[in-house]
Amino acid sequence: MQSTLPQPIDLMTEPIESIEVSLGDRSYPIWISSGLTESAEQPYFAKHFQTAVGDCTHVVLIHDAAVANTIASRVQQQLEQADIRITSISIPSGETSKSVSQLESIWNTMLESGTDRRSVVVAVGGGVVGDLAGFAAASFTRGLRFVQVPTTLLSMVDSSVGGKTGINLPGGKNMVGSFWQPQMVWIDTQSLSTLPDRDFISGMAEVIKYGVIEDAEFFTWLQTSASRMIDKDPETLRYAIRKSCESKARVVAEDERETSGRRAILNYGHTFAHAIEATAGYGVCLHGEAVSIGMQMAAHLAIDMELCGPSLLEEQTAVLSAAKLPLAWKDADPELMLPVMSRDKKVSHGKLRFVLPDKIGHVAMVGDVPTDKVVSAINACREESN
Ligand SMILES: O=C(O)C(=O)C[C@@H](O)[C@H](O)[C@H](O)COP(=O)(O)O
Repeated sequence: MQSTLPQPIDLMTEPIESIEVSLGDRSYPIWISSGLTESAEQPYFAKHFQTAVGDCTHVVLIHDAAVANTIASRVQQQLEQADIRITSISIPSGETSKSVSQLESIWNTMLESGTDRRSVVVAVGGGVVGDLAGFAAASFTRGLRFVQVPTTLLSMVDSSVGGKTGINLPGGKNMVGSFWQPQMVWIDTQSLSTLPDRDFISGMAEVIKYGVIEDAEFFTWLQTSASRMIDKDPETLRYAIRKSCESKARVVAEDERETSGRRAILNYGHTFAHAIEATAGYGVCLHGEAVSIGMQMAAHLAIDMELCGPSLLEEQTAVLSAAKLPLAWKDADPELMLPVMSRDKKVSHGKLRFVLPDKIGHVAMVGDVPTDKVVSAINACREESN
């Protein structure tokens, strides 16, 4: 059945679109393009960069080693042509790079290369590089301007937007960091053509999350379009990226620093997911894979708490499966996960709180969840994988 919902735009007539993240004097644009970073003759990136940051003569270009010879070198070329001096820092791919030692090494390179308060940090890569570089920008000399160039689906639709930056500790994901908004986000969907399938699919979890937490219409569209996304159909991808960024921008604009509780809805599935990632060992289960499993655990918990009926889990399962995401983790162990979950950033007065759905398109923060129900939810998604 074809969806009757808004159709993707025509990429020929609309090569670049923008979405604003409205945060008063910290507002910034998210540019979404397809293939516009390629050309040295038409320096679209450099032009948008200069409009966003104004005067700049030095950039610290922090990039994932995997994109060193592709989009990172195009970005560097365009900035050099604009007479900007570049200090290039390559980061090994993978979650283990979001560490204190990697951050310290970046700080030292910044110091040695004459980075000062007029310098701008440009992050080119996925969520790991964006979070790490963003925190380096937030902390070096107490704050440098910062631009995000996300190259993975997950970073395009989630981590590059909203200003959460930070690193992991062995006992907890994203435990040290700060809110530090970028000056602009530059998305070029062309990077997705070389992204390994596993990483691409991992990003689908955060896309589907928006449908469950606050956009039922988008969820309906995903029910018929998730498989076209997996095939990387360009128009379908652009549409899903735009809808996801609009969702994220909306929520962040309402609650930039997660103080009112509104922003916490973006953490749907993440209390379980972060515990899976930490107990499995960072990088063993990719973030989006853990979010998919965490969303399943959260849906089981919501049913057990009588917040919703089983049909929500069935619908969520169908879309996650169409996106080829994992639904369970064979090593999920409540005994190991619960201590990690007790350090979750949503814990209030020592009590765990969960973001749980009551219907597709709506979630709420729920406290006072009995531990035995949390254990059952974890076990439900372990048993399913046996
Ligand atoms: O931006 C947010 O807010 C989110 O919660 C989005 C999450 O998908 C993202 O993984 C985030 O980095 C998790 O943040 P944390 O505060 O739970 O560490």
